[in-house]
Amino acid sequence: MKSPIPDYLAEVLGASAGTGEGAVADYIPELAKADPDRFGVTISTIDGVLYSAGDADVEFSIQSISKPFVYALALADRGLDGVLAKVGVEPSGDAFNELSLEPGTGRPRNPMINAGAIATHSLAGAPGLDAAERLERVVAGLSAFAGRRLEVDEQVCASELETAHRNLALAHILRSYDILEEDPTQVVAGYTRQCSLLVSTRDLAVMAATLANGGRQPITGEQIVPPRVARQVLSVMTTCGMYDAAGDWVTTVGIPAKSGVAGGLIGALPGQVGVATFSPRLDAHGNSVRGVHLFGRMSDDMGLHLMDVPAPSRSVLRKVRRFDDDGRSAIVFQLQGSLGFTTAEVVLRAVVEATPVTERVVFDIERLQSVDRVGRVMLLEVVRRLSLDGREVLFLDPDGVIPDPEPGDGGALRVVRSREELRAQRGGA
Ligand SMILES: NC(=O)CC[C@H](N)C(=O)O
Repeated sequence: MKSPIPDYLAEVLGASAGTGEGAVADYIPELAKADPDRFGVTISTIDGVLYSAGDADVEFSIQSISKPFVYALALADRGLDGVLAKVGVEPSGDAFNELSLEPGTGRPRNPMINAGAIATHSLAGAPGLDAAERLERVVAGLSAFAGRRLEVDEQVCASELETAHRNLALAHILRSYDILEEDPTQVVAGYTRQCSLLVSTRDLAVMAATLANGGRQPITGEQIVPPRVARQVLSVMTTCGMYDAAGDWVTTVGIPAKSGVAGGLIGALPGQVGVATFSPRLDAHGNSVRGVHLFGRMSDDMGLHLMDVPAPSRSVLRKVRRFDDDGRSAIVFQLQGSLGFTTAEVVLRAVVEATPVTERVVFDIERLQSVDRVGRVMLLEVVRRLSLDGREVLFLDPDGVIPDPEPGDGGALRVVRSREELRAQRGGA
């Protein structure tokens, strides 16, 4: 059977294609030559399966979509505080090429606007690199996100550099505040090459999926940046990725995103997918008109809005079973899915309601797929309190989903690895 997803993508592409509004960017002369009718889309799952339609393989310059990825590299190389000292995280509400500095410190408001991205470029790699080494860190880093070596479009790069008066002005002001500590001309040259890297929607979808996947590249399996960095980048994309249209975007589409003036647009939905579209005609904010339209449609159809979260808690308790174990009352809580704060709270509540009368409490955690830090702490605290109340507590945990369970002061827990062992325990008790 052929997957219906590409057919769906082809259909939504067709439905958004009619939007002939907007204009190709021309402040970079070379971009004005782009074919305005190109239109493509790719979705990448976080396990690296790609679905595409239209001009998904056509290459174009990455432009501002490079910003979140270089921000990720800077965070990985200099640490959160090192980057925050130079670039803020507040939406500016201004256009991408505005100065938008914090009064007093001269810190650019965020890394998604040009001023912030120019400063961020200078923070990639170790301190003290020369311009060429820094650029190599950026190109190699972005290539690692894409899973292939990316090349610069020399014509786009030269064309932008010839007319980069505004970015040069921004860089000189940043230098005057010591936000930039290097030669502003060289930093703008490096930033412009970064923006001129050629990508397709396939590259961008995988790059976005890497962010959505906690920094791990879905196809190569390489951990490109730590999960905490990916979280930081997605957060800033959510509030600042669409410039002065960020509020409109987050309320209607609700996917952390970033646009570029060559017509690319990415969305990265944490834990779910990376999406990329390409269509060069832009709206007044510099965002792709058909891309924005297509993302709106996909978000609605596929329920991708960040705030549309199904309650995870409902299904955590698969079964609660009481039985009489040779005159001793017992209860089994069979858990499934993932254990985090909200799901552990459901378990905790059920235990509080159910256990006062039972002598033995079994947590069958065989079907738990993941347990985060707080889920573990909460479940082990339940164990501790139950044992302090005189209950005998057991985990049925064949696969060790909770490694080294230690219920803490006064708690006692027995872990069994199979149902047979559990039955034997019952018989022997
Ligand atoms: N919004 C964008 O894509 C802008 C990137 C472009 N290279 C610039 O600095 O003007």
